[in-house]
Amino acid sequence: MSTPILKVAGLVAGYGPTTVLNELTLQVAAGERLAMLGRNGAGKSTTLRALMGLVRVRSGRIEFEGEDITALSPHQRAHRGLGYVPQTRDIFPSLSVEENLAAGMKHRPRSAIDEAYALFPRLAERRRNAGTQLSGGEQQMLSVARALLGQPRLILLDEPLEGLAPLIRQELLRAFQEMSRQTGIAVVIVEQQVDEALRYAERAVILDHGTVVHEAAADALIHDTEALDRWVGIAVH
Ligand SMILES: Nc1ncnc2c1ncn2[C@@H]1O[C@H](COP(=O)(O)OP(=O)(O)OP(=O)(O)O)[C@@H](O)[C@H]1O
Repeated sequence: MSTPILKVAGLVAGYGPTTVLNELTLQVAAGERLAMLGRNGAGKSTTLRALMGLVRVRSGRIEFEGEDITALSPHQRAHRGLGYVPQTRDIFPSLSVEENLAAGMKHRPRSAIDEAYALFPRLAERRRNAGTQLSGGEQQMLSVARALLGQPRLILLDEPLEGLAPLIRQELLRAFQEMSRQTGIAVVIVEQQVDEALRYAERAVILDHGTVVHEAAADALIHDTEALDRWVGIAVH
């Protein structure tokens, strides 16, 4: 692997007395697209939350661009260049698309919003619509576009395709591909849509009981029905 942007070693984390992540170890290379797969409850969302500092880490170490960030706050991690789009879609429902984007701008020039519109043309068409008036797919686009305005070098996407119709999923994936091409940003994508995630990603890790149990190139895993059956419980077609 080329230089890792993220190095996670022996991460143990959970909620109250429950341990969810069990010595989780993984690395993400700069600019890499990594799919994170696994059954319901395997610990995928908890991993992303722990990386963002939203779940307390009991032991282990998270290194981002060579710096130990294990003890940093979510805000400090975002400032260092970690972006996160939670499953809940992180937008202000009462604000318009454009106001939502402006709120994610920090000190970026106005042209940054136009870059977001270039990536997601549908958002440009909806720029005056309130968050509540957007479809699920449009809300997801807005959520990702907002996170990108912070200029992260690694973005964590938690089930971005969840609940979306196939055509909208394709549109979103095309935008993600364009995002990867234009920005060279590293991406960790957690998905139940295994087939689509593996077509987008270069490499995949499979989690089970809060630890990485399998790792493979995405184009090899997509044909490895035995591993997918065993660890994810879904056969892709
Ligand atoms: N806030 C919470 N408090 C207590 N337990 C939680 C909390 N969030 C998740 N868990 C538990 O942690 C375990 C891992 O959940 P997590 O959401 O990380 O799994 P996942 O792999 O993302 O699954 P899914 O695909 O269903 O989202 C599950 O047993 C879940 O019930």
